[in-house]
Parts: sequence; structure tokens; C-alpha cells
Amino acid sequence: MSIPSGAHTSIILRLELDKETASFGQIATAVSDTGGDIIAIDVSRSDKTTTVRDITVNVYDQKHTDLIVKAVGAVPGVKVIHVSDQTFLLHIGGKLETMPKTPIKNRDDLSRVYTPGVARVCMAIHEKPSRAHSLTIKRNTIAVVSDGSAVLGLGNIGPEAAMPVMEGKAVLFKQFAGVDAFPICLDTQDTEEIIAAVKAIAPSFGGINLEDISSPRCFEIERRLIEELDIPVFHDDQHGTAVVLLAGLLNAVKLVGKSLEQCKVVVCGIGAAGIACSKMLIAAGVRNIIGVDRAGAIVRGETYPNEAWQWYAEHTNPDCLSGTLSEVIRGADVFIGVSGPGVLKVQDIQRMAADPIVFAMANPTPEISPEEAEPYVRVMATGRSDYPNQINNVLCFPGIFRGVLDCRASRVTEEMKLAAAKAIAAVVSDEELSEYYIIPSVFNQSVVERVREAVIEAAYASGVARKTARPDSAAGAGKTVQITR
Ligand SMILES: NC(=O)c1ccc[n+]([C@@H]2O[C@H](COP(=O)([O-])OP(=O)(O)OC[C@H]3O[C@@H](n4cnc5c(N)ncnc54)[C@H](O)[C@@H]3O)[C@@H](O)[C@H]2O)c1
Ligand SMILES: O=C(O)C[C@H](O)C(=O)O
Ligand SMILES: [Mg+2]
Repeated sequence: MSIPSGAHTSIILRLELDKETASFGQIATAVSDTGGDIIAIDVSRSDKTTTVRDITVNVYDQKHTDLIVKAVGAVPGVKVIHVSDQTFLLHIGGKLETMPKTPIKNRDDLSRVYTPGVARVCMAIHEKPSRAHSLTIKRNTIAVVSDGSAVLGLGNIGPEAAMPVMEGKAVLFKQFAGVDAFPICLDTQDTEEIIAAVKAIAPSFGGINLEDISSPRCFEIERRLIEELDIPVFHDDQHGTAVVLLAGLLNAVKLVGKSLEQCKVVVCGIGAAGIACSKMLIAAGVRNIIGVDRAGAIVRGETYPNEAWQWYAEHTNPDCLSGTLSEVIRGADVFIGVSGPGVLKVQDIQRMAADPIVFAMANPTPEISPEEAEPYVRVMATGRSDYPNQINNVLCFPGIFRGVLDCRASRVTEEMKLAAAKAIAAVVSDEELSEYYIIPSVFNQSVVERVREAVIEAAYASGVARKTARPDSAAGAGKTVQITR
């Protein structure tokens, strides 16, 4: 077994070695024979007869871990005492904490932070509720809300299991854009209850990022919340994904010398992400989009179980192609996967037009692995951070919310999303553009600032920015400055 470049975690094996019988060479061979990669060795204890060593090994998945543990445990004189997974270690106790901005060192401080001083601030807000923006965390805080119904491509795993993703999104908001974000996982999947819960918590927040809520409920939930709240509500899996996808595709078609108007685009997975990506591509000029879900292509004239698909059938697939993914992909220039693991086969790519562009964006396991697709594609992208060309909404949501919070936008308009997509695409210069670099890295610190500036510009142009004094540029386009607020 060889370990693919998609190795995504490392384990620490704590081993007790009998000095007489155990040989480290045999342990190293056992690990490498199973495709593992030893990256560190530490001696944690040693006496006359035994040594305890911690060896850190890059692994692919749990099956691979089990294989290595078995192989190492079979080496004479070796006892596996403990196995710890670095990713799990990082999650112990969660990934976030609350940090006060002001220390309380004496009675005076206490009386300002808390009673009685705080009461005057409460009354000031009571008299003029908009003061909450300047006198509370609302100004810089958003809620990351999920019901756990479509967590990555893992499906309906429930609110507790969704927390690590939502905590992760909150970490990214803070680290990349200085936005404070709270993960909120709701124990209901009822549309009306979710709407009511989000409305009830909204006073504390300057914006709502909806996350991993399955379609079609997500459309109604977002529409109603946008209508009924005066703060921006943004379903990341729809619009964050669509923005980044368009950014990547603008650069990919430039690279292969095609235009969006002439491309045949197949979108697989007509859920939250698939529908929003398709709408954004249509707005950007794509004419020939064919949507495919589990039952095949979505075609005009059919009756579908929800309004979103009915709309989709009427606005896509101009040639009324029907059939499976393998059938409708013939001659396609672009494949966009926002469905689930392993949906796309090499034979499907071989049916595509010259210079195929494949964006296999399902997380954590894409529609096809880059290793498999590589020999047949011209441009390959996934949603993951461990391959080149990461098309992931993390390139969008921090900058979008930085922008809307800074100009106090009441909503996120189509113009703002389009501006964000163009800003992300423009980070990659013509000289830099290549098959392996169609989209900037998540760590390119100019991304957030460029998205923020584009979003603010478009918010004023769309008339949704409520801050009368236009915010200054925090860092300036192209600068690599970490934004902290
Ligand atoms: N890279 C990114 O930034 C990004 C962003 C959002 C979503 N995604 C990924 O896209 C996928 C969908 O997310 P979503 O929020 O739209 O979920 P969703 O539940 O709203 O929609 C998923 C859709 O895919 C369809 N589907 C599932 N398996 C399929 C298959 N084998 N063939 C055809 N269709 C299939 C489902 O029927 C559903 O309509 C997930 O894997 C998610 O991780 C990636
Ligand atoms: O969470 C991610 O990495 C991207 C996206 O929001 C997803 O649901 O897959
Ligand atoms: Mg998501």
C-alpha cells in the first residue's frame, strides 16, 4: 500500500521497546511497509531494560492507522502503549475560548464593566437601539448557525457532530479577518423553528452565516431571514461556494483559452451549493449548464419535488439532455462537483472536450481524487487544503463578512458577490496563472483585504451600506498584512 499525497493527519505511537530484543530498524520497516511516513522520533523514558519512544507518523485514515499499529505491534520486543491522533488532540476541549477585552483589576474597573456603570450603557442603547453597534460586540460579531443536516459531504450527522466544523469556521473568521464568530448548532431541523431561533438570537450579532443546512430548506430559511432581519444573512454553502467557484473558473477558462459563454458546464449535486453555483455562473454569462443529481440530469418538462429544482429545470439544460452523469458529460468543458465522494470516473473525464476543467469540490472526499484524474485533466481543483487549487468558501466568507461589518451593510447583494469573485480571481496575475495556480491560497493575506474592499465598494454602489463615513482601507490591496481588530 502506498500512502497518497492526501495524507491528512498524523498519529503518535507511544512504544515500549525491550532493549534486548527490539530493533528500531524493524519498527521503521514495519511502518514504511504499510505506507506510513515517520516524521519524528522522541525518547520519553529509558531505564536498564526498556525504552519508551514516541514516534509520529503521517497517515491517510483510520484504516491506515490500524494497519500500522498492527504491524508495529507485531515487531518482537515492541509493545504499543498508546496511539494518539494529532487532529483529535487539537480538538480536546474545542477550538475556541472567550477572551475579555478589558481586565478587571479593581473596584473601579468592576463598577464600569459591570454594575452600576453598565446600567447607563444599557439605558443608552434602550433609548437608541442602533447604539448596540458601537457599544456591544454586535459590531464585530457574527453567528455561524447550523442544524447539522448537510455537514460537509458527511450528510445529516446532527448538531453536536456539526460543532467541530462550525468551531473551525469561527477560527477562520477570526484568524483571517478579525471577525468574532460564535458556533451555534441548533437541535431542530424544522424550517420555522430555525427561522424563529435565529431571529431570537439576532440582537447580539452583526451578521448571520448559515452553514451546512441541507437543501431545499436552506433556501426558505435564508430568504425569510434576509427579509425579516436587518443584518446580513449569508448561506455560506450557497454563496461563499459560488463566489469562489466563479473566481476559479474565470481563471481556468482564461488559462485554457475558452470563454464562459462557449463552455458546456456539468454541475453534479443540485443542492445548496450546486444551485447557487449554477445561478452565479448564469449571471456571469454561462449559457449551457446541465445539472445532475442522484436520479440523473434535471430536464425541462419534468415535475420535481421542490421549487428550487423546478426553477433549475426551466433555466438550465438548453438542449434538454437527459440521462446519467456519464451520458450528459460527453463534450463538456467543465465539471463541477458539489455532491459526494467518488461520483466522477476517469471514463467520464475521457468523454469531456479537450482541456477538461474538473472542480471536484465535495468535502472531505472529492468526486474524484486528483491522483486518479491528473493524467486526463488540464485543470484540477478540489475543496481541500492538501492539494493545489483549493476551491473552498474559506476564500470568501472571511472577507465578505469583514466588508459587510465594516460598512454596516444591511444585506449581501448579487453585485457584492460578483465583485468578491472578481477580486479573488484578480489576486492571481496573468504571469502567475498556471494549471496548478488558478486560485490564490487561503494563506495569501491579500485575499481578505481585496474581497473586503470590493464588497464595500459594491455595497455603497448597491445602496445597502449604512455607515455614512466610508471605512478606510485597512491594509491596502495586495499588501500582506495580518488584519487584527
Ligand atoms: N469546496 C467548497 O467550498 C464546498 C462548499 C459547499 C459545499 N461543498 C461540498 O458540496 C457537497 C454538497 O454540499 P451542499 O451544502 O450543497 O449539500 P446539500 O445536501 O444541499 O446538496 C447535496 C446534493 O448532492 C446530491 N448528491 C449526493 N450524492 C450524489 C451523487 N452520488 N450523485 C449525484 N448527486 C448527489 C444530493 O442529492 C443533493 O441534492 C458536500 O460534499 C460539501 O462538502 C464544498
Ligand atoms: O467546510 C468546508 O470546508 C467547505 C464547505 O462549507 C463544505 O460544507 O464543504
Ligand atoms: Mg459548509
